[in-house]
Amino acid sequence: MLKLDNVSKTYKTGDKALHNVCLEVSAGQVVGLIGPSGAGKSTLIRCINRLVEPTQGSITLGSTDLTKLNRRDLRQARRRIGMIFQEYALVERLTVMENVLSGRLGYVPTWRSWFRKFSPEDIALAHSLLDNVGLADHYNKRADALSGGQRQRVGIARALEQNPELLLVDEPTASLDPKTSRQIMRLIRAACQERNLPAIINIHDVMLAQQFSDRIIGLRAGKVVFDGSPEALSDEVLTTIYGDEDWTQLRADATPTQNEATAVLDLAEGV
Ligand SMILES: Nc1ncnc2c1ncn2[C@@H]1O[C@H](COP(=O)(O)OP(=O)(O)OP(=O)(O)O)[C@@H](O)[C@H]1O
Repeated sequence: MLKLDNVSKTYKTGDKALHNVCLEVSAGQVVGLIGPSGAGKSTLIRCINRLVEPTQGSITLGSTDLTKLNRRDLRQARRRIGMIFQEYALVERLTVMENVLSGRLGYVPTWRSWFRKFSPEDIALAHSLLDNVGLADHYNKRADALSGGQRQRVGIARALEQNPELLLVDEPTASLDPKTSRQIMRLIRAACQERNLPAIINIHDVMLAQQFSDRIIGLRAGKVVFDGSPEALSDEVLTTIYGDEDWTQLRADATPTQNEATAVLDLAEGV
């Protein structure tokens, strides 16, 4: 379980990005983190793995208070946290398989990681994860030969190769077309359900968040202003989080017809 207790962050510039955030995420729960630009979503995700240092509060994963760890112990703890990024963060010149195996680097001794020597178990796991994300036949391709959707699938497999206790996902679909976005969200959700893995997904697209999350947390100006089920995300609640918008129209715009979805997919595949 992940627990944030009274977490605040003020940047050196004086920007108060988070104010006394308290929340718990239980095993297997997929949390969609939504809110307007500048609400503090990335800061919250980055405070959890301490890419950003929180100014105040505690963040506990299992029985470990992540905020109290020294550099060496933090490196160990980060193995337990899988990250999936908007821009995939793959090593372009390496193969798909090598990128997935890099998820194990935190586990292998330094000399083995220099020579990229992985155990047969690590390699078997990578093959099975690539199979799960639909890339079994692409394991030997270079990462730079893949489409955006395929890259994100590699990103998911790499995070799962870590065998993490928590997934942190930062705008996983921001660079993808609507149909691929749904496929990626479906994969992340299935991976969490199969492994009873909790996840926090920073996501701009409210409708996608609603469709694929068990729970929604709404941030506004660094404060949690909504924490509830996707079904409870009414127009009133959305207005509290984002301010005034025509939510009925936005929902209609966000649901592409089958033809639109097919056209987008065709475009993406160069048909
Ligand atoms: N490195 C930084 N230094 C100073 N201020 C920062 C830094 N990173 C973020 N901020 C500020 O903290 C606040 C929250 O930013 P954050 O990026 O966490 O929001 P966000 O909800 O992820 O936004 P977006 O959806 O646009 O990515 C903003 O006011 C932002 O300007």
